[in-house]
Amino acid sequence: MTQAKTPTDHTAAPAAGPVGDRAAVRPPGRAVDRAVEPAAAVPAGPEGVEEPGPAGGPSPLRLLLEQVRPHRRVLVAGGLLSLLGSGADLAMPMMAKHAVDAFADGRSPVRPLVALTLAVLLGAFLAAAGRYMMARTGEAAVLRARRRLVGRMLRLRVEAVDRLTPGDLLSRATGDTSLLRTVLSRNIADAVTGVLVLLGTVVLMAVVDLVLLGVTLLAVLLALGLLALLMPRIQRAQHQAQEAVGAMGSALDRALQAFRTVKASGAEERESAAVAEAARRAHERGVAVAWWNSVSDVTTSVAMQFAFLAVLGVGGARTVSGAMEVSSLVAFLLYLFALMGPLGQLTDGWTGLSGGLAAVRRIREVEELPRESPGGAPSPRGSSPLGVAFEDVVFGYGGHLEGRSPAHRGVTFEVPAGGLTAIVGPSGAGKSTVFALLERFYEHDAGTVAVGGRDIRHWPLAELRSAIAYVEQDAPVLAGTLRENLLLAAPDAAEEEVRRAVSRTRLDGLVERLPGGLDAQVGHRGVTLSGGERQRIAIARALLRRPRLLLLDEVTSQLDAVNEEALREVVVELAAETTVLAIAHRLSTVVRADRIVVMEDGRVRAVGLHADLLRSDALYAGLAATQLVAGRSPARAAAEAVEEPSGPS
Ligand SMILES: Nc1ncnc2c1ncn2[C@@H]1O[C@H](COP(=O)(O)OP(=O)(O)OP(=O)(O)O)[C@@H](O)[C@H]1O
Repeated sequence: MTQAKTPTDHTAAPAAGPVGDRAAVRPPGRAVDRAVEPAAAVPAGPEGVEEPGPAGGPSPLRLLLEQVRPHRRVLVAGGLLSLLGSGADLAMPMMAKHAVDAFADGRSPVRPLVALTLAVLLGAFLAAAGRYMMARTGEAAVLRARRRLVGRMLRLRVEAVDRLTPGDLLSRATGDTSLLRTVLSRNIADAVTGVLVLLGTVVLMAVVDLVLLGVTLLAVLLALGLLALLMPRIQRAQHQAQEAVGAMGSALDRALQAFRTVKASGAEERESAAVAEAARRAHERGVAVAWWNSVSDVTTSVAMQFAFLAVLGVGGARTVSGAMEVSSLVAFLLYLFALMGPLGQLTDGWTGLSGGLAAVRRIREVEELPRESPGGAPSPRGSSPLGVAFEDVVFGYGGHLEGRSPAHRGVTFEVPAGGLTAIVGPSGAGKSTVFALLERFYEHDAGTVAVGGRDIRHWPLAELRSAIAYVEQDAPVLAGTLRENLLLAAPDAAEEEVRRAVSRTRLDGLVERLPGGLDAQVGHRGVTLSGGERQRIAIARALLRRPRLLLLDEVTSQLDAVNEEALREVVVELAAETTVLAIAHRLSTVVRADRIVVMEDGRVRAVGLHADLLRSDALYAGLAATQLVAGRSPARAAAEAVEEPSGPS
C-alpha cells in the first residue's frame, strides 16, 4: 500500500528575472539567520520518518501468536481449568457405566451416583472459571491491540492517510480488534481443549472397545478431511466479510463528513442508497460466512450421526454375540456423544481463528504504513524567530507519477527571521504546499527546505513542529470545549495567556455569550460556531503556541470587516515578535507585508513590495485588481489597489 516517492526530473532551473533569483528574493538589509546546511550533509533517510518493514512480513498466524504471547500464562491457566472441566465431563460415562453395572449386579448405585453428581458440579465450576480467565485475557489483548493501533494511526504520515478513508480505519480499530477478543478468549482455548479432549475421549473409547473405536475413527477422519477442504473457503469468506464492513464504514463516513452538503444537494437518497448498497454487500458476505459455517457444522454432525448408527449396529451385534457388555455399549455411546462437543469446539475454534487471522492481517496493513517518529524534545515556546529558505524545491503529491504536474517545480525564495511575508498566487499555484512542506507533512523530492538555517530533514520532527504554529485554510475546531481547543497546541499555557489570546482575537464576546464560557462544548468539528469564530479560535490557538514561525493560510477569508481589521492588527503585531508567513487573500494584508512572494504554477514568479510588484509584475497587478479582494468589484479593487499605502518599509 505504500507508494514510495521517487525523485523526479523536474528540477527546473529558476526562470529568468526575479523568479527564483535569491538576490532579488532577499530584501536589502536583512540577512538570513544561518546558512543552509550543505546537501552533502543530508543523511540517507530524513529524520523523523520511519520506513515500513519489508514487504510481506510475518504470516498472520505468527502475528496472532505475537498478540497471544504476553498473555500466555493466563491463557494456559485458563485453558487448564477448562480442560479439567472437560476432564470431569469425560469421567461421567465411566461413572454411568459403574452405576448401570451396580443396578445389574443388585449393588447400591448411591456411590457412583454421588460421584457422578460431584463430577458434574466440579466440571461446571472449573469450566466457568477457565472461561472467565480467558475472557479477561481477551479483553486485555483487545485493549493492548487498540492502544497500539490507535497510537500508530495518529503517527501515520499525512501522505499515507491521504489514501485511506477514516471509516475504514475506524472499522479496523474497533471491529477487527474486537475479533481478536473472540479468538483469544474462546477460539484458541476451544481449539486446544477440543484437540486434548478429543484425544482423551479416543483413549477412553479404546479402553471400552477397540472395534467400535475403529468404526468411530473412520467417521471422524472423514469429517476432518471434509473440514480441511472447507477451511480455505471459510477463511476467504471471513476476510471478505471484514473488508465489506470496512467499505460500509467508508461509505457512511463519506456522507457524514459532508452532512450539510449532502442535504443541501438533495443527495440524501443517493448517499443512503450507496451506504445501503455497501451494507447489502456486507450482509451478503456475512451470509456467505454463515453458509460455510453451516456446511462445516452439517459435515461434522452428519459424520457423527453415521458413526452413531454404525456403532449402534456393530455394537448391538457384538452385545448379542456376547463379545461386549451392554454397559460398555452404553458407555461407548455416551463417549460418542461426548465426542460431538470437542469436534464442534474444533470447527468453531478453527473458523473463529480464520476470522482472527483476517483481523490481524487488516490491523497489520495499517501498522505497516509509513509513519513518523516524533524525535527530539519540543522547543520551548516563545524562542527567537526563525527564517525560512526554499531552494529549488521540487515536490509532487504522488499524482505527478500518473501524469499530473508536480505541485512545486523548483520553488526558490528566502524569508529572514521576523516580519510578515505574504504569499500570493492563483489557485493551485502551490501556496499551501509551501506550508505542508515546512510542517513536513510530506517530504520534498529535490532541493532544500531550511528553517532557521537548518535543513528541515535534520530537524527532529517534534522540535520542528513545536517551533511552528499553523492555521489551516478551513480552521478545524475539534469536538470538546473551547478551552481544550485553545490549549491543543500549548497545554501548559497559563489562564492569563488564554484570556489575552481570547481578547486579541476578539473572542471575548463569544466566551461571554456561551453558557459555560471557555468550558462550553463547541460540538463535533465546532458545528455550533460560525466560520469566522472557528477561524479566530484557530488563530488564538496559534498565538498561545508562541511560535517561532507562524503559518497562516487564507486566514481572514471568513471574517467580517471589523474582525478582519482587528486580526490584521494582531498579525502585524505578531510579525514584530516572530516570523509570519501568510497566504494572503486580502489586499489589505498584502500591502502591509514586509515582502510578497508571488507564486504561479509551482514556481516563485516574483518577490517584492506591493508598490513595486504592481508596476513590475503583470500577474500580481491582475491579482491585486481582482482575486485578492474577493467579494468586491474589480473596479473597486483596482481603485483600492492604487489608494493603498505601499507597506511599512
Ligand atoms: N493532498 C494532495 N494530494 C494530491 N494533490 C494535491 C494535494 N494537495 C494539493 N494538491 C495539488 O497540488 C497543487 C498545489 O496545491 P496547493 O494547495 O499548494 O495550491 P494553492 O496555491 O494553495 O491553492 P489555493 O489557493 O486554491 O488553496 C494543486 O494542483 C492541487 O490540486
